[in-house]
Amino acid sequence: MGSLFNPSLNKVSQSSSSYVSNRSTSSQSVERQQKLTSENTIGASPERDPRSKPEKGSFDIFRTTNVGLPKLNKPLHVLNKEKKKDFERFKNAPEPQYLRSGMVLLKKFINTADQVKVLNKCRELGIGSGGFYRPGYSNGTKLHLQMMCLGKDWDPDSKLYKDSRLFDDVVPPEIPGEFKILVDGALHTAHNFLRRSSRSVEEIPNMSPDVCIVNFYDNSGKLGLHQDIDESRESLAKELPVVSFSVGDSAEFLYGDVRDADKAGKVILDSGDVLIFGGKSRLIFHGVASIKPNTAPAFLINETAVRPGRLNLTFRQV
Ligand SMILES: O=C(O)CCC(=O)C(=O)O
Ligand SMILES: [Fe+2]
Repeated sequence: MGSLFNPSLNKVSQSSSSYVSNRSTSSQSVERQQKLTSENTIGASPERDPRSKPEKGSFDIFRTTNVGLPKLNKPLHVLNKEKKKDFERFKNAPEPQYLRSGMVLLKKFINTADQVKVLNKCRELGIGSGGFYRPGYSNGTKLHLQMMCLGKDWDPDSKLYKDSRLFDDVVPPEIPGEFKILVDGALHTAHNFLRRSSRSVEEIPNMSPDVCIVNFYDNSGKLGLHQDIDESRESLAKELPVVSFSVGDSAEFLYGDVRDADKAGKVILDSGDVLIFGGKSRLIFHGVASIKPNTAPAFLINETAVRPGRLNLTFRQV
């Protein structure tokens, strides 16, 4: 089992990644890919934990005490000024960034009000039945994040999508309609951008999400380089995109053709950003190297009780 950037994992990735760069989209190739990466673990802790089951009790992404909070005793007029600046910042979203074929970053796509809504909704669902838990593997290693699935469950150990969770048989909550509208809008914006820059909209196929994996990283959270490869053969063959929302503290996100952090591209994902990777980038290795403390916009801290850390939602059509 490897921790983030464990060099021993690179050996596995060399074989699978050289395949990635030459991959075709036939079902056979997807099957082979799934075999090649079946040993993947994503950022599991190297320390062994004797429990194979997820930790009990739901996790609240809102703080219950003020411990660890950045100081908020700013005067009201300063808070209002910051809020106004935040709104200005998000009013004129910058031009999307083209990272590579099939991979587009929509900076500041989710406006401030919607970020607050996403946080509140994830908090509500996260403390309920089917909410956040700390996932791990049957050998006892744990991921450095809290996770909740919407639509269907995805289990990192068995790597299977199921209607209910393996460890408690709970059926995950539905994906909220407002989230699906944002995903639609993000794909639409990415397609318009591709068109405007004389590229083919086919670089990013359309999709309608039936699963959303929600991760919450505290300031020491991370996720090792991995591929999202557990979706159906059909979904992978069509190279349907993963659409990823970031809310809260910023993250250092790595991506590339091999599972090697030194060879990976790096991009900062800030609160409100939407990253899309599909088409030729559908099987990229990607992960979260670190979370940058105290980088969440002031309005999130002022308008919600969110803990220090980062919320990430990845939408997929599995
Ligand atoms: O947190 C992120 O930005 C990435 C999450 C991810 O790769 C995943 O959940 O599969
Ligand atoms: Fe992923």
